[in-house]
Amino acid sequence: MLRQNFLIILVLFGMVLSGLIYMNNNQSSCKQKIIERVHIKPKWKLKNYGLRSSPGFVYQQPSVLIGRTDVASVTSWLAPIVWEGTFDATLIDFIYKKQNLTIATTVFALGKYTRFLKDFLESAEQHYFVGFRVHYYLFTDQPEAVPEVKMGENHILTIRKVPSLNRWQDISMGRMDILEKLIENELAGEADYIFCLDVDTKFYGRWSVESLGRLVGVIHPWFFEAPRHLFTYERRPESLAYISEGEGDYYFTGAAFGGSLEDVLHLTKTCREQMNIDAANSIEAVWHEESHLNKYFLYNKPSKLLSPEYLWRNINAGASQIKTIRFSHVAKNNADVRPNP
Ligand SMILES: CC(=O)N[C@H]1[C@@H](OP(=O)(O)OP(=O)(O)OC[C@H]2O[C@@H](n3ccc(=O)[nH]c3=O)[C@H](O)[C@@H]2O)O[C@H](CO)[C@H](O)[C@@H]1O
Ligand SMILES: [Mn+2]
Repeated sequence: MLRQNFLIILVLFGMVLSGLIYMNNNQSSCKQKIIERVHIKPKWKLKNYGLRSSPGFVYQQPSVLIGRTDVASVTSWLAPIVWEGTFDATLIDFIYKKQNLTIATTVFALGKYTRFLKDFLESAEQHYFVGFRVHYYLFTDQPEAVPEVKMGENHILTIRKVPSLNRWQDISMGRMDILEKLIENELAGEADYIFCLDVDTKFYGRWSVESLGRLVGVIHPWFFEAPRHLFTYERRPESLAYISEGEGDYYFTGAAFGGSLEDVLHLTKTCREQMNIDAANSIEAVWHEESHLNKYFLYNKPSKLLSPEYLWRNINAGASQIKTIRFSHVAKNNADVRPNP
């Protein structure tokens, strides 16, 4: 009898104990889930350094009253539009120097476009993020044709071989896929921001930390004065790049864009997916990835816009609003350099 009671007590005790252990395990797995959600962020997340200055650092007093009056320097969603005269280079350099940033920069030179590399790289070394860390990723089908260009301090160049393609449109659009993979597989912890630039271009003036932002678009040099219905958006509803006549903010160039790794990853992934769906439906947007980029920027507003100073059409062309040309397309004969019409 006594033994029986003892056994019953023992069994009951065991049940209570295993119940307690179960609850405890369950609680700790709940806790773990919550911790994961809070602390494990995407590995490309932009670090938030704040815009810090220091006591005793002297620069010109910014004005509440004086600024550019001939151009808009802010969008209707309150993103800055960067023009000469809207920032203080001394101050902004000082702020960003503290952040120890790396700017990944991609450029593609396939087929005859390798001829643009010398001017592009040499002029970039004079004007592009001078004094900041830059890592160029150059994609080419002919690594042997890449000219020797002396890199400035903390600027490095990595050359990647990619297969050549028969259509210039495929080369241009294919950049989105390559950029997506580069960011996803290689740039986490390696860079803070990325810019993606056309190679048939040259730098003539400063392009530096004033251009940094979460998501950055450059206003196309041919359309900054045009009403939205004249923008060369894709107008066929069959394409995923379609934008109706009554919509649109600005017309952005496909020749330069950038931002944080996270935002540019999302941009490139979205454009790549949309282009694949278009291709499966046998349609190619009128201005290729530039059309998809414009669609993306319409519904994912850029946090900073660069004026056409950051991609001008031709160094010899002028416009009263353009006080300085920083980066410009070079004249090229498409029939001479492209693999197809
Ligand atoms: C001013 C502007 O907005 N330019 C855009 C425009 O024409 P573009 O005439 O500027 O296009 P493009 O001929 O410069 O091609 C775009 C880029 O693809 C690369 N490439 C192209 C062909 C080739 O054989 N080898 C090669 O490497 C190269 O990096 C070049 O800069 O439309 C293109 C897509 O329709 C892109 O959106 C361009 O950025
Ligand atoms: Mn170009």
